[in-house]
Amino acid sequence: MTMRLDYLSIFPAYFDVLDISLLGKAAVNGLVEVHAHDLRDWTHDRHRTVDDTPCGGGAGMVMKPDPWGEAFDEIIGTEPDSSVHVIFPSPSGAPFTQSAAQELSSAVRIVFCCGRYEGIDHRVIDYARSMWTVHEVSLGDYVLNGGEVAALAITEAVVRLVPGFMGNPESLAEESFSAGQDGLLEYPLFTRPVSWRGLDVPEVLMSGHHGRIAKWRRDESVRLTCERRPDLTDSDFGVPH
Ligand SMILES: NC(=O)c1ccno1
Repeated sequence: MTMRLDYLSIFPAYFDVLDISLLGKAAVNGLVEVHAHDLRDWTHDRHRTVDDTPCGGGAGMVMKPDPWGEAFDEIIGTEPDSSVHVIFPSPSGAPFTQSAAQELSSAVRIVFCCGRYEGIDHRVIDYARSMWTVHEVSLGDYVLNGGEVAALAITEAVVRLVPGFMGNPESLAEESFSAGQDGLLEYPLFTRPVSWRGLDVPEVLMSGHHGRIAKWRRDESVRLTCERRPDLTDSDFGVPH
């Protein structure tokens, strides 16, 4: 199954980077198909206008609905289809999580709508909801200049989970937030040399004792999660001794 990814933006060149590295390899291997579109291609005036002043007043400009609607008609179609996932990155969206990435990794089509200015006329989102499966998501509590960088981050989080993408799928099992880690943060990692600038690899990791190594790693994951992400812990994890 090939996952088709579409990006609607007034800066489609942001997505040229998807030809690089693993994502480029995934495209070559037919795992994903990437299409970036310039929203201005669906304007009809000399200035290729995509924005206008906000109704009700206020600072800045709002993206007009017409170009989005015409782009949807051409790129996605005019028939409802819940298998199409339409993502609007936005500071006012729901937190984007690893579980959301996991769910999206089985999608056949994902369309990213990258807003600029103060945002997109809300009727565009309402229309999309009437037609497809819509996700308004945020990467975190901060504001970017547009949705493009968030779309790239979400793309990477999703595509790396597509079956066949990662050379060694087992490496996914022990990452932060993975089910294999009970949703905990990943433990600290070390490699050779054993001693580096007066800093040594923890002895337990060199012991060859798999049980002790597993316990150390679990304890470290619980410790880090309790310290940095108490919101992810619950009474089951407890406080490591
Ligand atoms: N926080 C975000 O995900 C975001 C998307 C666009 N601007 O901010």
